[in-house]
Amino acid sequence: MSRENTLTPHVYWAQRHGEIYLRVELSDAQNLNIRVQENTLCFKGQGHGAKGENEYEFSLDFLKPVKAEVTHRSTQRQVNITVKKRERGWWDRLAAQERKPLFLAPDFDRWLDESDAEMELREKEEKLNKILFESRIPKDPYLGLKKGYLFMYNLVQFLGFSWIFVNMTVRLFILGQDSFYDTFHTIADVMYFCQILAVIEVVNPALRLVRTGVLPPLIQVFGRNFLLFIILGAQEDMQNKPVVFFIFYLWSTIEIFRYPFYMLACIDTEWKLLTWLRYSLWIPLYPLGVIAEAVAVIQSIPIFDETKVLSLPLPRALGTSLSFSYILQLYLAVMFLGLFINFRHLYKMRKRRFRAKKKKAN
Ligand SMILES: CCCCCCCCCCCCC[C@@H](O)CC(=O)SCCNC(=O)CCNC(=O)[C@H](O)C(C)(C)COP(=O)(O)OP(=O)(O)OC[C@H]1O[C@@H](n2cnc3c(N)ncnc32)[C@H](O)[C@@H]1OP(=O)(O)O
Repeated sequence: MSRENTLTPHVYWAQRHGEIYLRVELSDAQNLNIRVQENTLCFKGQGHGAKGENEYEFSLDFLKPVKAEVTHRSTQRQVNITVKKRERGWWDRLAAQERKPLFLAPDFDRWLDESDAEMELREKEEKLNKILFESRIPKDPYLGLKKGYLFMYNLVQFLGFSWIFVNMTVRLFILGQDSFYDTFHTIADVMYFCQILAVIEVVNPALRLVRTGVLPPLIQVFGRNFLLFIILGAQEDMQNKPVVFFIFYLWSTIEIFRYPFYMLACIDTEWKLLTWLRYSLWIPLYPLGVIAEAVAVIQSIPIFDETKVLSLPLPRALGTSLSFSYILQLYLAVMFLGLFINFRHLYKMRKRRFRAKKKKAN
């Protein structure tokens, strides 16, 4: 307790199950002498307190036994003291005497009631367990290499699709509707390059380089490449149709957001707007893309019938050949099945992404 004729600083306190925190209001404290003797904390020190620059002291008999070792840290504004309780538990008050010493007050910055303190303790334990658990999972020695490879792949695709998108947009502004008719001749080489490279997107999940299934990218890559190489590539008459413009424009619109999103993921970075665009733009674009592709397939059916390109030779008894247009009619039905599978997949990915973000925010 404070003795008469000595200056006493203001002292604020709070407790946890295992320790007592004291905050002594003394700035620029020097010559500190802080110890616990016979369950009494004795404090002496010089500094700037309630009565200006002076020597201040106080002593405090604790309600229950504490350990003899005291830790303290002085900052420019105060001295922080931590005393360990001998037995874990919650104290009704700090001082042995029933009447609270005048210089003592609760530290509301650190104050917790018993149940909050238990919650804090549990959270700390959970965090510690998580760190222990994570430290036991062996780190992947090739992680850097994998991320570097994925980053480069996504960068190349981003550059390719950006070129396509910008080129088509500029041509649309300059030539207007005329640009619809020669999209294929100006864009196809780069589109071939990007779509051949996109086969890697089926390989990546198969090698567990990315966290997704093989089927959705397989449907995506097969669907696009079937259209690009067979329906457009094998039939010159299809190449100057305006539908090619819409297909290429829809493909490149999603990709100029999807690949930068992956690039950022490779360097553990996220831009909220980009994430939102990657997981939202497909909602209108995917069905539009499938409709445009279906229009191209339908337009190509009479051309394949007429030119007999890719028709299957049949034994003489069954006729001369089987037109590729039958395969295309079957493919039209499969396309909508593909749309259903990938639409459901993308919906799940969107939900997973935004649910994970909501959890993080809470
Ligand atoms: C067996 C043969 C069947 C043949 C059936 C034929 C049916 C044909 C139907 C064809 C329909 C195609 C229509 C299509 O061409 C139309 C269009 O494209 S229109 C334009 C709009 N399109 C889109 O919006 C689709 C764009 N494409 C995609 O989104 C993907 O290709 C898709 C496979 C559909 C989904 O991607 P994914 O499964 O990978 O989902 P996420 O993006 O959420 O990624 C999951 C996690 O993996 C990480 N990841 C994935 N790829 C990469 C990468 N390259 N680099 C780095 N990381 C990657 C990603 O970050 C996620 O990780 P985390 O969960 O930790 O964040």
